Amino acid sequence: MENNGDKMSKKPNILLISLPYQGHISPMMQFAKRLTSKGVRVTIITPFSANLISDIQNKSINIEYVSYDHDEDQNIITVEAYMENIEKKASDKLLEVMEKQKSSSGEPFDVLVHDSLLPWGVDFGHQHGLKTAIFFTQPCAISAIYYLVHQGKIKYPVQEGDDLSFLPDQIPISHVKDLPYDLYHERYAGTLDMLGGQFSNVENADWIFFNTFLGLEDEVVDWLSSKWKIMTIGPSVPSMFLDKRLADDKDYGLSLFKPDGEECIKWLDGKDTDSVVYVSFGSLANLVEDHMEEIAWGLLNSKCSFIWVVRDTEKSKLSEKFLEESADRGLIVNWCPQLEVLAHKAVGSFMTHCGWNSTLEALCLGVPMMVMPQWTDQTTNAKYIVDVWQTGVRVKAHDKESITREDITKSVKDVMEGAKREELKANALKLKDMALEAMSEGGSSDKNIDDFISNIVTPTTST
Ligand SMILES: O=c1ccn([C@@H]2O[C@H](COP(=O)(O)OP(=O)(O)O[C@H]3O[C@H](CO)[C@@H](O)[C@H](O)[C@H]3O)[C@@H](O)[C@H]2O)c(=O)[nH]1
Repeated sequence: MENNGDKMSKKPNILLISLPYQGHISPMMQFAKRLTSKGVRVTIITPFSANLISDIQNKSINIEYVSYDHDEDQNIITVEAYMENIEKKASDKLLEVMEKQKSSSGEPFDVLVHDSLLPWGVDFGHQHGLKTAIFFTQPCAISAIYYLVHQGKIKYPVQEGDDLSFLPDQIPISHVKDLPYDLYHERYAGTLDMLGGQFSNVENADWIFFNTFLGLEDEVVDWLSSKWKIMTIGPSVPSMFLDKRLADDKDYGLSLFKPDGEECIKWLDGKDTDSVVYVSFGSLANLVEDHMEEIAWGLLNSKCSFIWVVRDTEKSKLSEKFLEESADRGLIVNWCPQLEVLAHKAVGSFMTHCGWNSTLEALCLGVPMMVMPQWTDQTTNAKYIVDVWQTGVRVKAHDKESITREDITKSVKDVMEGAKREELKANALKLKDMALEAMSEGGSSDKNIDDFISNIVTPTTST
């Protein structure tokens, strides 16, 4: 275990709070593990749901649960009401945890690290005598765009053909469909106040963390750094898939769904190297039946084997005919250990919705992608994957765009065989190296985490 403790007057004590989604809980959990590995005390507040699996509790992180019922959300109509509900639950829990700490005569917390979508965390922390750090779970490019929304520099919805000169030169987007989906799709107007709101108090935060790494989007990192002192601390993925400095760190430690782990790995063990397509659209997306059917037949027609994560609630969208015909070549699972699957030698490519965690995981493991973004940041992440990093091919632009089984089969072929695959794979391996470098000892992200820890409590000079 690394330890910065001897340089300091006391061990820092950090309180973290995440949003109730897998894509937000996972990177923050991983960040918490990095902090404890460097001798910091950590308590993380995270939502509890019936299926939650935890294997971290017995280790060095103290986990406090907020009781959270996703079904309850269904009855909340507006984004504002939804976020108010979360704020109420989260702030009550923060007060309870801080009170418990006080009454047990434990050392008080020094810093509150909170998800960027809980912007009230800055004032809340300061009011209670804590320093504060904002944790962004999406890349800098996305945040730069939402910051412009917050500043009122983007009129939305942006229409096809609109002038995009509001974007700084550092963001290589020239087409509306590559902007975050919420900007050009009216269904999500209103959500933008929430997304822009991430920046409502950013200048008052003591630290600003981004789950990204140097080498990926340096121009935008520089652009944001010219405004605030931001820190890149990613990729926040389990250490065994990256630098291997945290012992046995094979998963994030908190999962809202139970993975069919053994079944997936056993099935993959029986397949040839680079012969399997892994398909997943993350924890939130619901694909329409037509798209499911085209993906299904496109995969089948490609003649490749595949693992497809289809949540139990979505399985009725798959036809009996497809299930019968794919039985010897396809494995349909409710949830899988994604990192283990991506790291398996049999997996040759990843058909993804381009959620930021899935994107980072594929980059860390050097796996070429087929991009099928659905909404929010995914459309812009897809642009970076295909055109900037050139580690993937595009199947379609966003969830409303139609797809055909022929598109799917062609993408699978491009990414699984021939010169295109070689090119994508070589680029993916370069980024894998950069990710490793950032998180290795003395790498850019590792150093930023050390700097954060060293500046929490006033350092004492040891003689
Ligand atoms: O069978 C599965 C499928 C997924 N995962 C994991 O689930 C996470 C999914 O995260 P992500 O890829 O970021 O997708 P979402 O769950 O959709 O995340 C939401 O949050 C992200 C961070 O803000 C955004 O980038 C996304 O657009 C948003 O939909 C990843 O760590 C995966 O490894 C599994 O472990 N098993």
